[in-house]
Amino acid sequence: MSSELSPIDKAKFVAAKQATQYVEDGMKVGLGTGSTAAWLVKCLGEMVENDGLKIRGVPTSSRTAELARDVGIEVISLDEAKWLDLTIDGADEFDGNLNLIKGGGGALLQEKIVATASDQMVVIADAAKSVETLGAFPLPIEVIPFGWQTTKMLVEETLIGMDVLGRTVSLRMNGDAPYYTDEGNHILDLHLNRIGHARQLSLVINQIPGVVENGLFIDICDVVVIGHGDGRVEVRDINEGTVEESRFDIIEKDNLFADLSD
Ligand SMILES: O=C[C@H](O)[C@H](O)[C@H](O)COP(=O)(O)O
Repeated sequence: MSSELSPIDKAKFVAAKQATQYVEDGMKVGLGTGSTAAWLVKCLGEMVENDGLKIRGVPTSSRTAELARDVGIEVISLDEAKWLDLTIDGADEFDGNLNLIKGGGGALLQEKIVATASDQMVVIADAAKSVETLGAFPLPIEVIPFGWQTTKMLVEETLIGMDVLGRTVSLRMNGDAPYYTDEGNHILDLHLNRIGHARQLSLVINQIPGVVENGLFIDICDVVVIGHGDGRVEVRDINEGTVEESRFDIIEKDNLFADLSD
C-alpha cells in the first residue's frame, strides 16, 4: 500500500472525516456506496473500535454491507430500522440547490430508498462533483431486465421532448455481459450533457414502464460536505448556504488507508 494519497482521495477522505461529526451515539445511519462512502465507513469503523461509538448502519449495497461488517459496524436492514436519523452518501454531481446525480456505482435504487427514509441526508464529495447544471455525468436509470430494449426505446422517445443537450442511451456493461444491480436489474446510462429541468425529467422517466428508478435526487439532500485535495472542507447547508470552512491535517494511518478497493 502506498502511504501517499492522491489529491482526489485526500479530498474524499476529508469530506468523509468531516461528515462523521453528524453521527451521534445511538443513531441509525444509512451508509452510502462508492469510493467516498467507503472512506466514511472506514472512519466510522475506527470510531466504533476506538471511541466506543454505538450506531446501527443500514447499507445501501452488498459492497457497503460487507465493508461495514469488516470494520465492526452493526449492520441492520432498512426493514429492521424502518426510519433513519441520518444517511451519509457520495454523489456523482451536485448543483447549487443540492440536487444530485447518483448511481455511477449502480446503487441508486437502495440509495434513494434509504436517503428518503432518513431525517437528514448528508452528501460527501470532492470539489470536482460541483456543477452549475446537472447532466455532464451520464444519468443512470435502473430498469428491469424483462424487455429492457423496449424500455430503452421508450426512454429515447421520451428524451426527444425533454430539455437536454444529448440523447444517447447506453446499456451499462460488466465486461461482455450486461451489468446487474443488487436488485437483479440493469442500468441504462443517459448521456444528456445538460439537464434543463431535472425535476420534470425525473418525474417523466419514472412514468415509463420498465423503469424502476432514476439517479436524480431532487430535494432529498440537506447538506453537502465538499473536500479539497489540500485538506480544506466546505459545508453547504440547504437552509444556510455555506456555513463552515475548515482544514484537516491529513494524518495517514496505515490501517485507515489500507486497500479501499471500491
Ligand atoms: O451508485 C453509486 C453511488 O451513487 C455513489 O455515491 C456515486 O456513484 C459516487 O461514487 P464515488 O464516491 O465513488 O465517486
